[in-house]
Amino acid sequence: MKTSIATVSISGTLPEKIAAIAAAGFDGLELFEQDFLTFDGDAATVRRMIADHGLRLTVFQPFRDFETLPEPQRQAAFDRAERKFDLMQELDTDLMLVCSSISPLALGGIDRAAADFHELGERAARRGLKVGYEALCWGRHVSDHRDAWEIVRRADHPSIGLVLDSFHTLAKGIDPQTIRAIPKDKIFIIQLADAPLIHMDLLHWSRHLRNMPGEGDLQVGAFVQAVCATGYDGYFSLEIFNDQFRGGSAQVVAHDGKRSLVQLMDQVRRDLPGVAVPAAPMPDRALVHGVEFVEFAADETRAAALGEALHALGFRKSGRHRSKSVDLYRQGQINIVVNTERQGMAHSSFVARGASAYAIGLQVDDAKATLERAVALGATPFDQEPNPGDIRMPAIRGIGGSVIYFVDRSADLVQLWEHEFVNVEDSDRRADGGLERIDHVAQTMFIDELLTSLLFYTSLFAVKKLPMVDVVDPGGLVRSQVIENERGGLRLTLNGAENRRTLAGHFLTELFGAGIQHIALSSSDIFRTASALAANGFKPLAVSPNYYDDLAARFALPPDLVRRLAEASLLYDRDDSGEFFQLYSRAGDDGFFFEIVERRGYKGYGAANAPFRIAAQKRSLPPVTLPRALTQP
Ligand SMILES: O=C(O)c1ccc(O)c(O)c1
Ligand SMILES: [Mg+2]
Repeated sequence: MKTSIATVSISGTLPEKIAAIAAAGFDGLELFEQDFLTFDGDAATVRRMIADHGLRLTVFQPFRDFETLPEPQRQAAFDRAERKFDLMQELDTDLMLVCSSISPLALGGIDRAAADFHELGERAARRGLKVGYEALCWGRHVSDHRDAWEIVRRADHPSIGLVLDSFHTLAKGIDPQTIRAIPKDKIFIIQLADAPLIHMDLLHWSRHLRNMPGEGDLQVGAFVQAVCATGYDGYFSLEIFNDQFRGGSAQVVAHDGKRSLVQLMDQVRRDLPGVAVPAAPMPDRALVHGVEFVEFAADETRAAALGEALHALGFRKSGRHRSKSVDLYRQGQINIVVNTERQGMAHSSFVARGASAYAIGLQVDDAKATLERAVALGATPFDQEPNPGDIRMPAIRGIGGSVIYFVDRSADLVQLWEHEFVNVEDSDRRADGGLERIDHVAQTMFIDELLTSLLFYTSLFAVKKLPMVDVVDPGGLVRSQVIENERGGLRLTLNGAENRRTLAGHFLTELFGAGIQHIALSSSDIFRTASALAANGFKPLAVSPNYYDDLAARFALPPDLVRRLAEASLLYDRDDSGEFFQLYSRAGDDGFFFEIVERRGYKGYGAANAPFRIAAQKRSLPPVTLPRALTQP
């Protein structure tokens, strides 16, 4: 697959954009004229810069308001085109993108447009150049690729072809299957973009909210399938107008772009057996069966505090690593690892960010294949030299400097715990809490990291994303995005904080960046769990009595149930899928906490309860921390 990306997709100056595009592994770039006009250097310099980075200049764009003008504007448009052809030759690109006119002067008329393009084709051909016509979905007379194709067909000139842009086709609800009727040599370049499904003005939607394929809700896969069915083997070029990306990290956005194309082509290759899709085969998205472990990095003091919290939750310290300062806590099928090593990744993480859940182990069918796919998608492998006799678990770097391990049933991994840990007898005899599994893991990040994380997980794992929801924190909004698989083996909530005054923002400040803010553990009898934990000294999060009054009103619950919920500080939710019960720990001064859930058929995450829980957790934060955290900008 030949990949390209428009400079408009990336933040920074032109040299910064070009460097980021090259570093992410693209083959080419589309130069947005604005990026050239604002650059303090001539065309030869830009040409050299692009070539020095091993890139091709795939497109020069956009050339606007060209077709169906009356005289004298028509002649002026041709003169303008000739000047830009001069520039294209200096820049060393052969393709100009002409987008459909929005000029109030444009007369319209398919044959008039075709005649204009025929003449433009003649002029381009004299210089060995080509012109691609793109229907902007808000174009004045042409806003549908089928009309643009009819104009190109009637222009009947080898130097005149089409530019197809997934956004314009899909945002307008045009069936992408209509592309199959276009001959491949008339498609000069394919532009790809996704977008969230929001009903709004097309131009505004396109210019501000496009995102990488897979990050939005448009059927970009179906669009690419139709393109591939024509036999098209040219560039797939990203053109992403996005306010956040314009202000984001050029490297991250470019890297995400490449990842989105690799993932998209892999998906199309799988969906289209028999059609030549320009993508190298790689292992399929991994189905995660469960979270094998969560590992905390800590020092002795923080490890003792964590041990106390785990004991109160009914965990037992059941193992000690044979050669490392690492403890294993267990309950039901839950493994919590506490790492107090003075070297290695856990220690680096602790020094840089304090105590945190810095690593997670996921159960997959084939750990090596999962690593292989991750690397094909541009993930960074994590390979720390194991101690002699220890297992080398396939792993990658995750979001915010974390580590994700892959565990399968292969011979070397199946005995992970037995092999590396010796059983210990825990002197703390507190009661089991009836906790069974890790229900979900919640990661907190800044809002502009949300799409990157979403793409990271959805490209690597077989998961679906739920609609994004807004969670109201007294200090601001938090955008919450769930990704999960059908069987519940992987459930992640990704929470993007808009500012630092939210509980999520406080966590980000304390941890110096994104990370796991809470872990939800499942019980099949949360009332029993709540009383066992109370006896263990667990301090639940105190919920406002107002909440329980409202609960009684909202769900018409029997008074006795409301009383029991209030006594145990449980939160409750109900929908068509079933009933949900939640019990929260208080947040530590870093903002980390545990959640306990019981699902009675319920499929959601209790989003309706989040504002109550967050308000209560903020009240429970240590008073010294509170004012400082809440006054930070
Ligand atoms: O928003 C625009 O003007 C614009 C310009 C060029 C494109 O290729 C496009 O898709 C949109
Ligand atoms: Mg476009």
